[in-house]
Amino acid sequence: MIADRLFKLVEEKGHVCVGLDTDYSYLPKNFADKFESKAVAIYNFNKEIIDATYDVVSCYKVQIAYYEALGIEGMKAYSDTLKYIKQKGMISIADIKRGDISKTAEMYAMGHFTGDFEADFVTLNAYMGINDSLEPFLKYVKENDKGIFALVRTSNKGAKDFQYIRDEDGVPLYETVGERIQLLAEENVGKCGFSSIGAVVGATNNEEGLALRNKMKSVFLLIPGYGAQGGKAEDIATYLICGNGAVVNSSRGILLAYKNEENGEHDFAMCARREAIRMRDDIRAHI
Ligand SMILES: O=C(O)c1cc(=O)[nH]c(=O)n1[C@@H]1O[C@H](COP(=O)(O)O)[C@@H](O)[C@H]1O
Repeated sequence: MIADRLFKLVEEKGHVCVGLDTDYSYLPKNFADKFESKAVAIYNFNKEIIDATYDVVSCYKVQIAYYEALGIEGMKAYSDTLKYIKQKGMISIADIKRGDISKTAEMYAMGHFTGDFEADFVTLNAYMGINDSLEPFLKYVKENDKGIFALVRTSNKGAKDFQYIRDEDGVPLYETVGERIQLLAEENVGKCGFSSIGAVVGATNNEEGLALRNKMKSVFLLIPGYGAQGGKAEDIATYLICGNGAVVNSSRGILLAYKNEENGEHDFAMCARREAIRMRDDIRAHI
């Protein structure tokens, strides 16, 4: 089960998930200029980042928006990046945040769990309902060793707009979503005690973190918001169970680490590696 593989990788290499939100403007100019197109440069940048980090991180999250924005060539870079992650024996999370009626969701599931854009996990938005938005992906969880991360409480300030609306008993919407994800997760628990049905919970806004975790004990968490968005290792500790059960994403914090080092642009991949190790140890120190 993919949850067991992720659990083992977290145990061996730590909680860091490198976010490959690779904006062309992030590439050092001396590196970018070597390639014939933006998309080819981005793929080669990703390759260097993966080569420099795969022994100190547990997984990679590839944010599709950065590739879609470059059209067909960008999608080739996206596909090649996912294939390279697999070649390295690592786990990929396709950050696609899809959610639609079930017939359309079936096509999204096929599109992101098979073929050119095959990933190990996808991020999903359950707002259109569990049966519509999530169910078509669950067939792949059961039969093809895939996993999902459903948005529960996001890391951005705008999370307050809707996710914190309370019902008549005072329960915020995000907790209700979390409880539903827990029920699904319980049907797909691996040997490690966590499920391949996961949830996205932001590292910021975590004052209710413990209450939420207590309602989602079988759910593997994807925690964005560390680094550039201000999330701290002590916030993340709240979500760990016996030190595992979550991966923590940092995108800009790792990809742009070279900007914080003198002459870093000539050694951006090693700067990314140092930042990934620093982040890994920061999280471990707070367990
Ligand atoms: O699903 C996500 O990954 C996600 C959920 C969330 O609540 N907040 C959030 O920032 N993200 C993603 O996490 C990444 C954060 O990037 P950095 O802030 O640069 O580390 C981006 O790819 C976001 O799309």
